[in-house]
Amino acid sequence: MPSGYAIIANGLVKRYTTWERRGFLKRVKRVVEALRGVSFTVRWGEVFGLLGPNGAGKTTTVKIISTLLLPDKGTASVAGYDVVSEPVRVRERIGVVLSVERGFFWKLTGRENLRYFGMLRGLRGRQLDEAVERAVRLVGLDELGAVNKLYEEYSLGMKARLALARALLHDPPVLILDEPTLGLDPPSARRIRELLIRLARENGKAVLITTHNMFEAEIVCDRVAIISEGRIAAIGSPDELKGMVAKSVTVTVRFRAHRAAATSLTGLEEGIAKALGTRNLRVEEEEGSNNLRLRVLVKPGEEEETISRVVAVLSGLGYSVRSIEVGKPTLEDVFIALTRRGEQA
Ligand SMILES: Nc1ncnc2c1ncn2[C@@H]1O[C@H](COP(=O)(O)OP(=O)(O)OP(=O)(O)O)[C@@H](O)[C@H]1O
Repeated sequence: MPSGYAIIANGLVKRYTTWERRGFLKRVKRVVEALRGVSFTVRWGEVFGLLGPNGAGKTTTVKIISTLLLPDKGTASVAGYDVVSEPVRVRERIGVVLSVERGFFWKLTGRENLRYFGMLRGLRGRQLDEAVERAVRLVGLDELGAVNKLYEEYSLGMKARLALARALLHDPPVLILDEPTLGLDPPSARRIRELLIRLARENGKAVLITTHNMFEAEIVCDRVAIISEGRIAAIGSPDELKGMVAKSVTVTVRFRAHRAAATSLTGLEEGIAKALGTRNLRVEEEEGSNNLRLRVLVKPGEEEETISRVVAVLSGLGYSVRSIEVGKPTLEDVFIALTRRGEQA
C-alpha cells in the first residue's frame, strides 16, 4: 500500500454562477455556494462515503477530486499529487464512475467498448487482453453473458458494471464513484457493493463513493462524511457517528396515508415539528405499503410524552396510527440530526 493518504481535500470552496430569467428580457445573476470549505482524508484500503441530501455538494466534491472541475479555493490531492497542478498524474491513478455515464458506443459490444477505452489508456496487445478480461471478471459481466452483447441491449445493471469495469481497466489505486448503485435492483446493487468492499479490503484500493442512501453508507463504508449545504457536518465510522446520538432514542410511528389528510410530506413534517418543538424528525413513505413513517429523535425519558403528542397531532389531522416503536438510533437518525442543525440555526 502506498504511504500517506490516498485522498486529501483541504478547505474546498466552489461557487457556481448562474443567470436566472426574470420576466421576458431581464436576467439576474445568482451565485450558488456549492462547497463552503470541505476537508476530509481517505486512507488506503478503505471505502469512504460522502453522504448527503440532494444538492449538498457531493458531486461537486468528487468532480474536483477527479480533476473535472477546478476549486475556487482550497486544495486536493490524490496519491500525493495535486489535482490542479498535476492533473495528468492524478488521472493515471484514479478510476472514475459518474452517476450519468456517457461515452460508451451503442453499436459496440461491452468487450469492444472496454478494448477501445483500454487503448485510450495506452494498453496494447496481451496487456490489453488481460486488462479487459480481468475487469470483466471482476465486475461479473462474464457471468451475465453481457460481454458480447451490444451496449444498446444493456440493462441498467449491466451498464453500471461496464462503467465500473472501464474504471478498473488500468488497475488504478484510487476509485471514485458518484452514486454507484443509483437505480439498480437489489441484486445488482449488492454485487457492486461487495466488489467495492473487496477492492478496498483485498487490493488495498482507496474507494470514495457518494450516496444519499444511509443503508448503503452503513454497510459499505468504513468511514462516512456527512455533507450538508456544502459543509462537512461530521466524519467517522458509522458506529462512531451513531455514538454521537447514542444518548438519544428514536420513536417511530407508522400511520396510514390517506389523501384527504394534510397535503405534502414536507407540510406534514413542518406541522409535526412545530407541535413537538424539535426538528430532529422526518416523515417518509414506507416502501411497499400504504403507510407513512415518522421518525423522531428524543432524549431518554421523553418517549412517552413525545408519543402522546405525536398521536394527538396525527389524529387531529385525520391520520390513524398503525404502530409505535422505540429503538436505538440508526445512521439515518444521525443524518437527520446533523443535517437539520443548520436549519435550526
Ligand atoms: N453546473 C452548475 N451550475 C450551477 N449550479 C450548480 C451546478 N452544479 C451544481 N450546482 C448546484 O450546486 C449545489 C451542489 O450540487 P451537487 O451536484 O454537488 O450536489 P449533490 O450533493 O451531488 O446533489 P445530488 O445528490 O442531487 O446529485 C446544488 O445547489 C446545485 O444546484
